[in-house]
Formats: sequence, structure tokens, C-alpha cells
Amino acid sequence: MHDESTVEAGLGIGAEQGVVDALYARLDALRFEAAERLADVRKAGPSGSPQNRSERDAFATLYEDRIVQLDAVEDRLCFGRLDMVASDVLYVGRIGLSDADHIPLLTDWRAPAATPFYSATAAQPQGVMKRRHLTTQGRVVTAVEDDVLDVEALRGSGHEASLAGEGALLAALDAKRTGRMGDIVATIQSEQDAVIRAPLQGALVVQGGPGTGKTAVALHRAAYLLYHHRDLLARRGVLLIGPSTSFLRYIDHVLPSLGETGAVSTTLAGLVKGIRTTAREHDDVAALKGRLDMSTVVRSAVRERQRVPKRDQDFRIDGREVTIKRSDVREAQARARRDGKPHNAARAAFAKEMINRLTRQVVDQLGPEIEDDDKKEIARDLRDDRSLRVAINLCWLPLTPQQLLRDLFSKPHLLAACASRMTDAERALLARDPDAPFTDADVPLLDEAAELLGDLPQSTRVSGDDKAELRYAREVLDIIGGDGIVTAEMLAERMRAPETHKTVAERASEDRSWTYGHVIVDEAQELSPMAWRMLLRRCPSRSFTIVGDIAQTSAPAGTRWWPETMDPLFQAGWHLRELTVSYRIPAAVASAAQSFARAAGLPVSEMSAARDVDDALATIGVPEREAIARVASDAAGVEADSLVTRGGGLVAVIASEDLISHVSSLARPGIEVMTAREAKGLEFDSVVIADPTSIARVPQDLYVALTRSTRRLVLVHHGQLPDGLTDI
Ligand SMILES: Nc1ncnc2c1ncn2[C@@H]1O[C@H](COP(=O)(O)OP(=O)(O)OP(=O)(O)O)[C@@H](O)[C@H]1O
Repeated sequence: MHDESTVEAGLGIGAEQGVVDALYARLDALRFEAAERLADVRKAGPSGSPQNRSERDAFATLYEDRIVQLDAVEDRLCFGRLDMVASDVLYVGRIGLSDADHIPLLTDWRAPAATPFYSATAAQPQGVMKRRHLTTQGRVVTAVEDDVLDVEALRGSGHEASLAGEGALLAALDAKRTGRMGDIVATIQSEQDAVIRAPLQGALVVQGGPGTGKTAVALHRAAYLLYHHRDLLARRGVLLIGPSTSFLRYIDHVLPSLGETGAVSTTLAGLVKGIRTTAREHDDVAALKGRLDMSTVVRSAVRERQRVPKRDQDFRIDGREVTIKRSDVREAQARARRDGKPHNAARAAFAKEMINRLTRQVVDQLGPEIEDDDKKEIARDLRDDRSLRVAINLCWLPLTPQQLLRDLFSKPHLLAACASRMTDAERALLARDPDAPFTDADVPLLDEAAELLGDLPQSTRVSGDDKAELRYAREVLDIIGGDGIVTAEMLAERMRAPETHKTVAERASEDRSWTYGHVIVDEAQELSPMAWRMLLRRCPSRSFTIVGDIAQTSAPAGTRWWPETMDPLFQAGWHLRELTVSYRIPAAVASAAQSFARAAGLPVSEMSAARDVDDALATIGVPEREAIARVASDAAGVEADSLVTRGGGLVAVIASEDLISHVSSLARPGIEVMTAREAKGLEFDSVVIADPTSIARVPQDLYVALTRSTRRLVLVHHGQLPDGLTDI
């Protein structure tokens, strides 16, 4: 298949080296220029007016960013060439470059002109005669490989070649794994390209089996959107949600290598500052906490803190009688709530209204002729009275989300009042000690509480700009339909970002209530309905990329069927695309994993494998269950040794929770030990699964474990293998 392209390759390398040299020369020149400008700006020092200083800071940041971007594209700067039927030639690379006279030299992979590099086919050549893949090491061109798309036009032009094309892809797939994900910019496939370049609006759900490139595609889409919607996304940023910090570490090279730094990557827990989730709870508890009706429970808990005393309370202040009447408290609370402000912010309005009403009581006792100044003094005296202040405070206590949740779950009477629709058994699941550490399932509840409670009381002054923000917020809510997730006031508050020279990513990550221009969610099948609410609040325009695989769902409140989760969140504003080719797992492993998943009744997506690898699958039966850990250790050692002969790579031993402590001592550079849940989203050259049968107690977990290896999978088992795997 590659014969003729090899001939092409032989002819092409020398000429392409010349082009690549020129591109690197231009890159060096641009770097030098940016470094010189930065030095000039820095030389000017900290003097000048505040206006000048802030302009200088802005320029310094600009040049620094530019240098970071130019450094990031050093590796594989140029990876493609398109020869168009219309006889022009286009080089495709990580960024766009022009020469000093603005003549284009290199086309950014995200630019419309580069689209055919990924999506042209022989059936639909899109004006492309020949597509060339350039492989480089450092700055040296080591191979070129051609896909001839318009064979007729090529014949006419006197070139001879055949269809080719998978060499660069297969080389990328065969490369040893380093524990860090790399970008796939040079080898994006057309079904992936369609996802990456899909429009920004609405929610795009990408379903695909293991290794179909969902994570890779999500990251490239982030880079694509940042490039094409620079105005919007540079202001509001892109939020990338991953399942764990180790996963975020695994992917954290990809966006910078694509020249993008404008995304905030975090776990859900990372979105709520000051919370450490150190405990894990039972699946039943996590499932309950993830349910949508928990939002009503949290809302009720906040309302519970807006108390009406059991009876009217009399006070004697400066010889005058005043009464905190239950009816006044009720009315003042209703009034304070009317503005839609969060609890802690609305408290001031409640207290003010109560003081007004109590002042009126005193004024009524003194008679109608009393002066305004005297009224003010009476109000001041009332405000300064400690016993009155305490009584008013008790009717509307300021509090933190942590306090709210701790009280709610540790005080049975509160739980009974706020979760009255739940059964006793459900309430018993929620009950816990006030000092118990928070868990991941608490995070969306804390966030919901934070949203309803708000931060410190805000100033009541409304400036002209604030009014404009409020108007805009109302318009946004009108368009997207208010559903109680966020009020116009809350939204407007979030949009008032102070002008600073921090990057958007920095500002956004410091601000719990930041609203993003786009949100990308990886391993999205694991999110509970409460977690989705949390994310929707952060992107009221509902522009989402959601990637996941419902056959891998292990979270008790996660998604088993996309429409069930997405319809209530996005109504008609979402659509589904599927990825169907696995680039990670060898064909034999893919077939075994799918056979297991089908036998276990998991909702597996259709999937083929991009390649097969000899000897990809092995089983080792052990006669005694107790011997599994030892045999798995030996097997991992053998795998690691055989990788050394290939130039290295990574081995993972995946074990069940009960076995993990017996194999954890195995971990050393090159061999990692983990549970299936910890392995989610990751990949390794070789994987040894210790005791697949016990992992299969949660079939999704074994499906994840079976689909982590790029080259070889070894199953160390005792007794019969789980259904679907017995034939291997
Ligand atoms: N077009 C491509 N070219 C080269 N490598 C690719 C391509 N698409 C995917 N890959 C590689 O395949 C591997 C699997 O990709 P990725 O982790 O994105 O899959 P996934 O669908 O997210 O998997 P999982 O469901 O297990 O989380 C990665 O090493 C990725 O770099």
C-alpha cells in the first residue's frame, strides 16, 4: 500500500527539508523579535503614570505569551502539505507564519484553508490533489508520505503515486507511552475533525468507546475554539473538567503544545476553593447526593436559616417598648428575598427593613410631629442595641456552605424539615457526624449552597455599569430561559470582573462564580445531575463539549443513557456524535473487551481498532487465588523487561480494591499500580490485570481495565475468566 508513496518519500525529503529550514528560521526570527521587545518594555522600569504602567504591564504580558506560544510549537512545527488542483501549495503546521512581507509561509491547522488536510477523501477531495504528511525529528525531516486524493488530476500533472496514508498515524500509535498525553495534530482523522470543528453553540455530546480519541479530540477542540472565537473566549475563557488531578497531569501538555494557554483545567472539586475532599462514601450515599432533588433540600436548608421566631419578642430600649413581631419578620424576609440576591447578601436588606419597622413602632409612640433627624437617631439607637441585633441576626444568620451542610447532615430535625420528601432510609443515608470530612459527592452540594448563600454581603450601591450588566444578564436569561439555576442578579454580579493584568485563566480560576465562554467535560458519563447543575451555572450560554462513554460509567449517579441526562439540561440544544475507531487498543484486545462488555450487558458503542499488534493478549491461570499477586508481579516484571528491548514504555498493574495493597509494593519507575477507577482515561504500553473476576463485580470497571493498553494485555486469573473472555 505504501510502495509508491515510499518512492515519493525518497524524492521529497530533500526538498521538504529546505522548506522546513525556512520555517524554523522564521520562527527563530519571531522569537528573537518578541524577546527584544519584551526586554525593551522591561527596561522602561516601574516609573511613569499608573496608566502608562498598566499599559506596559499589558505589553509585557503580551510578549511573554507570544514567546511561550512560539516555544511551544518548536516540536513538529510543520507536519503537512496540500497540493491543490488549482496548483497552489499550502504547508500546514501548529501555527500560522508569514514572512516579513506578510506572505503566508505556514497555515495554522485550525484555519479554514487547512480543513482539507484532515477531511479530504478520495471520494470528496475538496480541491486537493495530494496530501503529504511530513514526519520530523527535531528540525530534521525524516519521512514524507503522500495520500493522492485526485488521481485523475495527478495523472494529468505527470505525477505518479498511489493512495497511501496511514504511516504517520500508525507510527504515532506505536510510539511508546510516556505517562503524558501528546497532541495528535498531525494525524487527526476525519470523524474526529468533524467534532473538533463543530460550531461553538449548544452542547455537543461525543460518545465513543475506549481509545477512540475523545480526550484528544476534546483538547484539540478547545484549541480550535480558542483560535476561532478569540474575542469571546479570550474574555471568558474555556473550562476543562477532568475526573482527577492525575488525569489532569496526564493531559496538561497538550494545550500548551498547541500554543494555547487560555483554558482552566480542573476537577469538579477544584472549582470550589477551600474544600478538600478526603473521604469516599458508600455508592448509595453518593447516588443519593447526586440526585437532582438534593437542590431542593439545599434550598430548603438555606430557607431554614431565615427563621421566624416562635412568638413575638418584646424589648425595652431607652425607655421605649418595641416588639419583634412574627408578622414583621415574615414580611421583611419576603421583601429581602424579592431582589433574588443570595442569602448572605440579602441579609442586609432584611435587617434594614426590620429596623425601619421597629423605628416606626417608636415613632408611633412619640407622635406624628417627630422630625426626620430624630427618626434617624432612633433607627441608629435600635441598630446599636445588642440584644435587638442578636434577635434580628437569629432570624437571618449569615453562614458558609460548609456550616450549612454540616448542620444539615448532622442535625436530624434539620434534615427532617429540609428533606421531608425523602424516606427515613434515605435521610439515614445522608446523616453523618458534624466533623466528618467532605467527599466528592458533597462538592456539588457545597457549590449549590455557595450559590444560594453568596459571599460576603455586597454593597447595595448600583452604578450605571452595574445596571448595564444587570440588563445584559436579564437578556441572556431571557434567551436561554430562566430555570432557577441562576438569577439575573447573580449572573450580573459574576460578570463584573475587575480589570487586572492577570490572564483570564488566572482570574477565572480564582473566582468561584466566573462564567466561562465554553465548558469541556471529559469522562462526562461520571457526572451526577447535581454536578451538571454546578457546571451549567458556570456557562449560562450552555456552550458545552461533553465527551464520554456510557459503557464505562462507574459513578452511581452517572449517565447510563445520554438523552436521560442531556434532555433536562439542554432540552433541544444538544446533539450526539459518535467516534467509532479505537486508536489505543490493538484489534484483538478491542474484540475481547467488547465481547466481555456485551456479555455483561453494558451499552457498548460500535468500535473498530485502527491496528493490530502481534501477541497483544495473554492469560495466565493460577491454581491458588493467593498466588495472583505474586504471579501478577512477575508478569509485570516480564512486561517491563520486554519494553526495555523496545526502548522503554510504561506498564500498569490494575488490581481490585481488595488486592491492591498486595501489589502496591510493585510500583517503581516504569511500573504503576492502580485500581480500575484510577486507570480511567489513562493508557500504558502493557497492562497486567490481577484477578479480573473480582474487578468484574462492577463490569464497567473491568471494561475500563481491559482497554488501557496500547500493545499488550495480560490477564492473571484464578478459575474461569468472566463471561465473554473465556475464549481467549
Ligand atoms: N488521530 C489520532 N492520531 C494519533 N493518535 C491518536 C489519534 N486519535 C487518538 N489517538 C491516540 O489514541 C489514544 C487514546 O486517545 P484518548 O485517550 O483521547 O481516547 P478516549 O476515547 O478518551 O479513551 P477513554 O475512553 O479510555 O478515555 C491516545 O494515545 C491518543 O493520543
